[in-house]
Amino acid sequence: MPDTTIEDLGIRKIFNSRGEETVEVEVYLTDGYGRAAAPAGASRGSHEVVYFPNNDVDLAISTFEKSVAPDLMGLDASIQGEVDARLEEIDGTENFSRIGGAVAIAMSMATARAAANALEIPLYQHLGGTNIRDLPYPLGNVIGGGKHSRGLGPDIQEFLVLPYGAQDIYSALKANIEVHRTVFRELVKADPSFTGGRNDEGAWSARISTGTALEILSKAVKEVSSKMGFEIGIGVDMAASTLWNGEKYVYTNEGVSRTPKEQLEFVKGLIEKYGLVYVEDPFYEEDFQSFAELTDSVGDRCLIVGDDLFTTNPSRLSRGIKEGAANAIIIKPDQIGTLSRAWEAVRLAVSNGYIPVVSHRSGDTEYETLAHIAVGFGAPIIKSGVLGGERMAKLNELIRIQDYMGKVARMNQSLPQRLRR
Ligand SMILES: O=C(O)[C@@H](CO)OP(=O)(O)O
Ligand SMILES: [Mg+2]
Repeated sequence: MPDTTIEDLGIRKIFNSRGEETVEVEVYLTDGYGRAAAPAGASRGSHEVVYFPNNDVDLAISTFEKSVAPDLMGLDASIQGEVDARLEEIDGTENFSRIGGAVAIAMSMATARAAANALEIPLYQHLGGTNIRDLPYPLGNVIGGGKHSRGLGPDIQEFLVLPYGAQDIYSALKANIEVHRTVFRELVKADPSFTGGRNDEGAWSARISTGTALEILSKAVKEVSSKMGFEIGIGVDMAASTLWNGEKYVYTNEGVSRTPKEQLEFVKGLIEKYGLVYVEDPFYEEDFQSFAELTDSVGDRCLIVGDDLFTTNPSRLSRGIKEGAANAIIIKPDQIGTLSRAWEAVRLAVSNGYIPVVSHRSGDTEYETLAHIAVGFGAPIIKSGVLGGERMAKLNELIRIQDYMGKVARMNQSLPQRLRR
């Protein structure tokens, strides 16, 4: 057996896909090595862990070198829970505000990577076991708006595609890319000033309304779906905390404001009119009540997904489950700081019939780690864009994982089962 004792640790400052500073951690084992880096969000939930103490990357790095790393030496990297628990202990706060959540998640992921390398198994297998054979459906951002487009595009942050009828990962990815391409052709017609610009996540950035975005996306999906021969659904991430002003949801582009009641009717109307199968954060991050009302009325035909609402936090998810607030949860390991906590959220979600959606951040890294996390955690959906180097790193890794699995590989059937009901 290889020796997976942590012998040495390193940390450095690198840049994420948005050009922001982030941290990369290196883990040296007696018989192995692993490395990982932390992504960052633009529309962050207020219950996420603190990225860097005092917002200071350099302070996070010196804290790691002085008071985190020495305490981790000698631990066994193959026992993920122990390393993660030690990180929490060293930090001593609820939200990693002392050592920084970005450092914690980079350390946590690098540990898993190092152990998998030492054991000579793929990371997804180290995380999920040898019986893993299900691949997640890729959920991709096609048209961007909201905070991701400086408020100049549609008010809704993301218009998404989900090819839930695909039989293999390659066709699923191909479908998303075809939809992205088809939408480009339509945007050129709809917005004469459209330059072909894309936002941080590779989604098209055009000055169009929410209605136009949904019309264009629906049309493109219909076309690609009949060409590819399987079902493709559409959805949105409303990131409604960014629309909420304390009283109403403000749609700047549309020039209207909506009360929570009006917001509920508006979202229901969109689900009805466009047959949306996925709606993320339709209300601001404290409004469990409206989430519950929406889930109650359309949860049988649409995934109602909490991102800022839950922030991958098991105790916020527990509350959501009690109140019937959603039927799916975004899992962003960086929101909660360790793989163990993210895994706890996944288990809680699955045992209560919630679909876990493993997700990237708008400022991501060139690492492919997220693909292994999604597969290892058995998530039916991975949200990682459609195009862009840092997105492709994860999506292409799914193709490799499918190849590695060989004949037993299959798409996670719990998703189409749920959506075809
Ligand atoms: O809101 C979201 O779901 C994400 C990713 O798409 O955006 P950000 O990383 O900016 O929080
Ligand atoms: Mg979101």
